[in-house]
Amino acid sequence: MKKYFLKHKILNFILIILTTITVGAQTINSMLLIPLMQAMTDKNVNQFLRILLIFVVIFVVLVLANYFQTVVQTIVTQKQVNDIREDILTSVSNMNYEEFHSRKSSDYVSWITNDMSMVETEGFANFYNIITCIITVILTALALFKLNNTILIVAIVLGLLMTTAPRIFDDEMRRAVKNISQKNEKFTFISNNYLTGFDLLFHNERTKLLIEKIKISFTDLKQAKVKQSKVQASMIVVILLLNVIAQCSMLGLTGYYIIQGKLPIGAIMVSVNLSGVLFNTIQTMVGAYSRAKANGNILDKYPVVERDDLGISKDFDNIISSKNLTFKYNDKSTITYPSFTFSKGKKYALIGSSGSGKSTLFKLLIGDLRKYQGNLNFDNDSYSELNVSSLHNNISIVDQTSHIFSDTVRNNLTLGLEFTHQEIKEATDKAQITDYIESLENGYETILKDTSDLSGGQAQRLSLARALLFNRNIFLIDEGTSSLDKEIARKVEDTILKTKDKTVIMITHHLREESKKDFDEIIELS
Ligand SMILES: Nc1ncnc2c1ncn2[C@@H]1O[C@H](COP(=O)(O)OP(=O)(O)OP(=O)(O)O)[C@@H](O)[C@H]1O
Repeated sequence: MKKYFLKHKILNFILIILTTITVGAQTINSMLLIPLMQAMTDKNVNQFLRILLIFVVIFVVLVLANYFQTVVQTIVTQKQVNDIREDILTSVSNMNYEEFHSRKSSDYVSWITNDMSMVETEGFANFYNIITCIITVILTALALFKLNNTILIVAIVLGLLMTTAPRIFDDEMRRAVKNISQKNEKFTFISNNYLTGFDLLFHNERTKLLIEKIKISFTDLKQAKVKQSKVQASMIVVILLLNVIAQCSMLGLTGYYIIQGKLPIGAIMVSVNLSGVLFNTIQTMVGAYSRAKANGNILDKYPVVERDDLGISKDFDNIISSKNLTFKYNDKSTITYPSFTFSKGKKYALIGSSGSGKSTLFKLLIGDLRKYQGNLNFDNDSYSELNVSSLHNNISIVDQTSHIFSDTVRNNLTLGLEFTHQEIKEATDKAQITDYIESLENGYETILKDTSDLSGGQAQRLSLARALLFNRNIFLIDEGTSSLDKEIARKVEDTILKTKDKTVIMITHHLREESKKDFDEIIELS
């Protein structure tokens, strides 16, 4: 958290100044009670009105400072929370395929939503609460010092006792907060998983499963929150007890000095007021410190991932080849591949029964899976030594999942890169999707919601158009035309297979008899 606080040091400094003005105004008004009471005792109306006027002016300052303090605190908190979100997303965007998929994607959603609202309401809010408390304690202590030295010393001792005793709950609090974060992740995952399967449940008359499954995870979340609240409540009981003891001691001590004639009668009001403020503030501060600390630790769980630019970066010149290539998913049996060679500019069909390892080979070729055995070479370099970005820059892929972003058709095609309209249209022409796009209300600028806005075949043609637009040396296509009708599939495949200088590797279940002649080689996996 310190890093984010320092990044916005000017705004934070302004916030501290505004907090000091607010707290200072409150303390001065408390101190004004002594001359105010004295003026009343002396029946000095002019003096009374003068002090009352000062009281009102300071009160106006307090209200204004308080207003700006609230606004600045919101601005700086939002900036800091967004910085944390950006850092998390930077790490996520730097992850490789295996690292990203080692967690559920809903975990990432939970990090930047649930966790950030905890960091905002518990972490930063408590942190600023502590700053306000520290300023209050310092100014109140100064005021008490003005009243009487001994009273100040007693107040310091009691204050220290109040701040140290509740530390015994620190570890338990940290565990409770971590537990809430984990339960939040699980809740988001289960909700997402079952809600996205609504259609399946609906058509099987099983939508009740939504409640049954999701309820378990929000019941778990409730229990985690109750647990945290119990730890917090125990801590508050201890602090409250010490607070009562401290305020009674101050009352007794001030009363003793007044009886002794060492303090004026008005001092009792000031002492009660200031020690109330002091010890209540310490009570708030200790609770806030414990919660801020526990929430600050949430930040430790996010991995810091730097961009991996290691490995050889190159352009595809000649061949991809394999020898004795095998791959094993954790506890599954080993997938064994025949030796193969994909030469530049040639066209290959990869066929094989279900489960024979076609999609796994697709992931090996694009560099998603790195832990293979045997040889897999990109020209003369081993795949394991290659930089993944350079593979991405050489291979255009179309896989079985045609993800659609909630964005315009154009941005779904370009993924934010610059292409001329001519280039985009040529790609959509080749993928046989231009007519459909132009029939939409805003053509290429039409905003698609998600995959449900398109038919399976349309989504697939959009993916094909993107691959054609990106126009890399190799086309790697996994069942890329399976959702298209025969006529369109034939046209799209023809276009791809006729691109002379491109290497095409097409994984398919549906190799049509008449297409076989268009491939240089058909490789069968078993
Ligand atoms: N992520 C994974 N974790 C564990 N095992 C996996 C994973 N993905 C695939 N497998 C297993 O690896 C084997 C090959 O799967 P793969 O998806 O590569 O086959 P495929 O030939 O593409 O199948 P299909 O034609 O049905 O799509 C299968 O036994 C499958 O169960």
